[in-house]
Amino acid sequence: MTFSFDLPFSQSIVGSILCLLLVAAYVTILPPHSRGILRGRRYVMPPGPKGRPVVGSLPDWLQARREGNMVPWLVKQAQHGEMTTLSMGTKTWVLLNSSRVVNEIIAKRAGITHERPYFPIASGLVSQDKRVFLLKTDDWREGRRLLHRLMMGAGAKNHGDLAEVASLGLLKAYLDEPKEWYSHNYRYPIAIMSKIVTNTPVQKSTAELRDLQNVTSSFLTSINSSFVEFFPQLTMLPKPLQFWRRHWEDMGKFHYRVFNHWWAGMKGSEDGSAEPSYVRDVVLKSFSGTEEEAMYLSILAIVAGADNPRMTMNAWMMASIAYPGVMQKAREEVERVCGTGAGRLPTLDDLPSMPYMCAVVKEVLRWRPTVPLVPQRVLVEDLEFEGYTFPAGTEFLVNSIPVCSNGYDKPSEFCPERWLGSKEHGGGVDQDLWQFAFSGGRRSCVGYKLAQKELFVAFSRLLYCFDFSAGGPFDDRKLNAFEPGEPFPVKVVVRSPAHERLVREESAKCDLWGF
Ligand code: HEM
Repeated sequence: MTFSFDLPFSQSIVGSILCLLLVAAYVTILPPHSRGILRGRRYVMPPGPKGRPVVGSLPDWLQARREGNMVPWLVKQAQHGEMTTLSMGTKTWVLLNSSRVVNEIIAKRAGITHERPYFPIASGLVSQDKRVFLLKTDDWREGRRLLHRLMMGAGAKNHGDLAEVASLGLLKAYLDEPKEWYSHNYRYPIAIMSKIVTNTPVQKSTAELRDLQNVTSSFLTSINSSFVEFFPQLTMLPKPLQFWRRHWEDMGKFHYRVFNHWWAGMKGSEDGSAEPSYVRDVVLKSFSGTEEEAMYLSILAIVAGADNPRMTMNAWMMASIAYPGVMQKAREEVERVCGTGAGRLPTLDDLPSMPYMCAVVKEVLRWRPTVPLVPQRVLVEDLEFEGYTFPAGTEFLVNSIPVCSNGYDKPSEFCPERWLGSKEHGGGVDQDLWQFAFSGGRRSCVGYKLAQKELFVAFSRLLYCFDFSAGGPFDDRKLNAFEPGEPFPVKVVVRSPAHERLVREESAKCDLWGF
C-alpha cells in the first residue's frame, strides 16, 4: 500500500523537477525580446517574419548562406520596413534597412551600441580570440586607438602620395598583364597598406597574395554562418561532442600560418635594424598585447585596407563594362583636365575639378556595397526609440543593400548624376562620411579617407589610359567577390601608343609598385 502510494508521489516530484528544468533550459535559450515577461517588461519590436519555434528564422538564414543566396534573403527581409526583427536562436537580430535608422541607432546612439557579441566560431575558433575587429569593446579599444593613429594621425597626410605612387605599379601591371586585372586590383591596395604599416614595398608572390585573400574571404564568410554562433551555450558541451570544432579550428590554423608567414617579413630583424615603421615603432613598442596579438592587429590593417578596396575596384570594373556611356562621360571630364592626347596622369590635386569622377566613386560604393551585412553591435541597455522598446542584448545589423537602395531613384541603375546638383551630395569625393559604405559609430571603418583617395586615383588613371569591355557573357549583379580567379570576363586594352608611352615613362620613375 505504502509502496503503491509512494511511487506515483515520487514520480510526480521527479516529473515536476524535470518540467521545471526544461522550462528553465527553454528560458535560457529565448532571444532577449521574448524574455520580457521575466523582466516584467513588454518589449515592442519592429515587425518581422514569424519564424519557427525555438530556432526562429535561423534555419532560413543558414540555408541562404549555404546556397549563396544571402543577398536576396536580406533584401527580402527589408520588406517589413525600415527595421526588421528576426528571432535567430538565442539572439534577437534587428536589421537596419535605411540610412536614417543606421544614423539614429549606430551613429547617434553609439554610446550604447558599440559592443560586439561574442562569436564562438568566427572570433573564438577561427581567430583564436585575437582579431580586433570582432573583439568585445574592452579588448578592442587599445587596438582601435593604434589603428586610428595609423590611419588618421599625422602620417595620414602622405597617404594620397602613396596612392599616386602605387597607382603607377597598377597602370604598368594592367599594361603588361591585362588578363590579370583582378590580381592587380588586390596588389594595389596591399602595396599602399604595406608601405603604411611596415614602410617597405610589398614583395610577395601571386600565390602569397592569393593565400591572404583566401584567409580574408574565409574569415568573413565564417561570421554568423554556424548555428553555434546563435546557440553559444553549445560550447559548454564536452569537447569530443563538439563535432563542428575540427572544421573551424583547421581554418583558424590555416589563417594563423598565413599570418605568421607575413609577420616574419613585417616585424623586421631581431637586432632592431628594420626601417622605422608603424610595426617597429608603435605596435611592438607600445601595444600591451602579446606578439601574436600584435601580429593580428598589424595584419588587420593590411587585410581590411586591401580587401574592401579590391572588391570596390572590381565593382567599378563591372560598372565600366555594363555602363560604357557613363564611363565615357567620366573620361571626357578627365580629358578636359589632363588633355585628350595622353597629356598627363590625373592627380589628387585635380579632384576639385572632377566632380563627375567623384560621383562615380560614390556611386560604385552605393551600387554594389562590399559588406552586405555589417556584423552586429549589441545594445548594452534597454532602448526606447520611435515607439519601440528594444531590450538590452538586441543585436543591430546594417543591411547594406536596402540601405543603399531605399530613398534612391531607380536604385538598381548605376547613375553618378544622383550625387551631383544638390549641395549636400555634390562636389568633392571627401565631402562627407558616406555612411552607407563605411558603417558608423565608434567601430566604423578607420580607412575611409584613404579609401576615397585611392579609389579616385585608381579609377581616374585607369580610365584615362585603358579601354574596358566585356570579355564574354556577364551578369552585373554577380561580382563573385570571393572568386580566386577572374570574377567576370573583362578585356583590357591600352587606349593608344601615346597612352602606353605615358604609362611606361611614369612607371619607370619608380621601382616595381612604385616604391
Ligand atoms: C572601399 C573601401 C572600404 C570599405 C567599403 C570599407 C568598409 C568597412 C566596413 C563596413 C567596416 C565595418 C565597420 C563596422 O563593423 O561597423 C570596416 C571596418 C574596418 N575598416 Fe574599412 N572599408 C574600406 C577601406 C578600408 C581601408 C583602406 C582601410 C585601411 C586601413 C580600412 C580599415 C578598416 C578597419 C581596420 C576596420 C575595423 C575597424 C574596427 O574594428 O574598429 N578599411 N570597413
